[in-house]
Amino acid sequence: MIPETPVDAGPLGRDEVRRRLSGQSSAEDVPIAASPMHVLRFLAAVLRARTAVEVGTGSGESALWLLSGMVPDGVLTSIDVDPTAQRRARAALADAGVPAGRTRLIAGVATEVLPRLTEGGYDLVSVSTATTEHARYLQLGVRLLRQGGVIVFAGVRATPAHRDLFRAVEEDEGLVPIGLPVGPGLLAVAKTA
Ligand SMILES: C[S@@+](CC[C@H](N)C(=O)[O-])C[C@H]1O[C@@H](n2cnc3c(N)ncnc32)[C@H](O)[C@@H]1O
Repeated sequence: MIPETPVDAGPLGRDEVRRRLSGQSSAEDVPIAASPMHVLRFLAAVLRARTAVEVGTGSGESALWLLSGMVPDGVLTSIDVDPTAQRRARAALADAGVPAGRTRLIAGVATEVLPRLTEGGYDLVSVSTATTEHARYLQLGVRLLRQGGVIVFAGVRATPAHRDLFRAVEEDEGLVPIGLPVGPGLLAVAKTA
């Protein structure tokens, strides 16, 4: 089972919209607080993502959100070093009704798998592993993006722990970043050149 938020629930999921518009929610005046999952779905949708890469399959929850924003026949490549987690995620995605052909789950270490993927072949890359190698993931992920594609990091804030990542983004004039204060922090970076 995918444990967390169903795609239709939560801030500005379809259920939430229905509740607010029908007056059943008392939270009309509260600013909308999107979750990282909503941001992933939004980015996949706005990019009309046909191909995406995820680092850190985990439970499959973020995979489900990414797939829900991608075009209907879009394919998500999701990498996780833990084959047990991936087996569970595969089952969870099947339970959620995701056709097998929409995911390519690869068990492996991301820094070894990413260089084998097609350069410029992806619309979106999502990194959700707790790592000290964000700057390396930026380099490997940006290589995979088409022009106009986006790489997004979960759990990233402007702290010394992420100094190398922010420096690498700043040094590349072809990248346009935005930090988003959702969940534990997101950094999205567009590849413009
Ligand atoms: C926070 S969880 C991901 C959560 C996931 N996005 C979800 O929605 O459930 C991080 C995942 O990254 C995986 N991971 C950690 N280091 C990795 C690496 N070097 N390469 C690939 N996967 C890695 C872990 O096994 C774990 O499943």
